[in-house]
Amino acid sequence: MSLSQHKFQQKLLEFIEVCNDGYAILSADDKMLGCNQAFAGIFYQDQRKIQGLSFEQLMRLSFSEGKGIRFEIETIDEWLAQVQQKRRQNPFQLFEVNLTDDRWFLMSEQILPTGEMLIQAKEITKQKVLEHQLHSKVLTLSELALTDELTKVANRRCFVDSVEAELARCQRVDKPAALLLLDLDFFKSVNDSYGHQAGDEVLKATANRIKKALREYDIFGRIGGEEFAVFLTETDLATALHVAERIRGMLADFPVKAGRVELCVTTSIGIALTQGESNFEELYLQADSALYMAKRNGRNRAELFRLLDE
Ligand SMILES: Nc1nc2c(ncn2[C@@H]2O[C@H](COP(=O)(O)OP(=O)(O)OP(=O)(O)O)[C@@H](O)[C@H]2O)c(=O)[nH]1
Repeated sequence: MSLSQHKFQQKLLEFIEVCNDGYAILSADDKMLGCNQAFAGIFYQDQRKIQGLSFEQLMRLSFSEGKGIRFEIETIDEWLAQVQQKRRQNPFQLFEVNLTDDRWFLMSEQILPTGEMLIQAKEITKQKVLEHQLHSKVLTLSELALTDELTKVANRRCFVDSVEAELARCQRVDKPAALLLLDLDFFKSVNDSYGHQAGDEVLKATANRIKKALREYDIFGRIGGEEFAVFLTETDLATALHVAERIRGMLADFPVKAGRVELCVTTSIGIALTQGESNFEELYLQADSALYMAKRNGRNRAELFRLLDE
């Protein structure tokens, strides 16, 4: 059995009156001609109370009572000025609205050639919550991809990417910078004597200590098992030597706690200073060769890479 067109329209109205989606019709001069209770419910109002209100009056009511749209702006005049610029620009518009009670609605505005507007509002709170959870998961994953799991400082990849960008900037503004490679001394014996877990504690404590010795804008990371690296941005030779000595002294002079034992773990440091257009790979090789010298010359010391003719 099919319905006559008239009956169908009547049924449609019955459904609209009881459904969860909000419907409203505005006149060409933006006055509320009518709406269902679901639409009025967005503003915590009775549908009869908002009948005849203009769009602007409804928004002012919502703002003053703090019910309905989450405006996130100081004054309603400011909000209305922004919105009126965009309203009625296209025969069809779709946008998302966040409410003060944390619900989300997907709203559509359909304008007839007569200027009358049908607003349809569909609740999408569940989808928005899922979207938010997904977004946080993506953020956590990208953080995990950039952070060393044990020490929570930048991992090698993150360190190298950050340094490459900062090195290019230092070169653009013609400022020197220094790369420090740090390798803990005889770390194998820590693991062998006290266990891998104690070794892990030493690595964590060491990372914390080095971080505290640096400026906020220096770049620090764990680039290997017991190897750390520091990029001192806009730093000259004297400062680089001073910072390296400070880190070395801090580690050598103060034992770190590893479970129930306190261990004094020293570090050897290789330093390379940027020269002209040196790229990261060159800088790294130079710091690495200085580190090799520091190990060879007795450990617990910092060595500066120097070209043979220097
Ligand atoms: N506990 C722990 N140990 C690590 C980790 N990564 C690397 N190591 C250990 O670090 C030690 C490095 O040893 P070596 O490369 O021989 O160097 P070293 O004993 O520090 O000696 P030098 O560098 O020559 O002073 C090895 O025993 C690795 O197992 C880690 O994440 N945790």
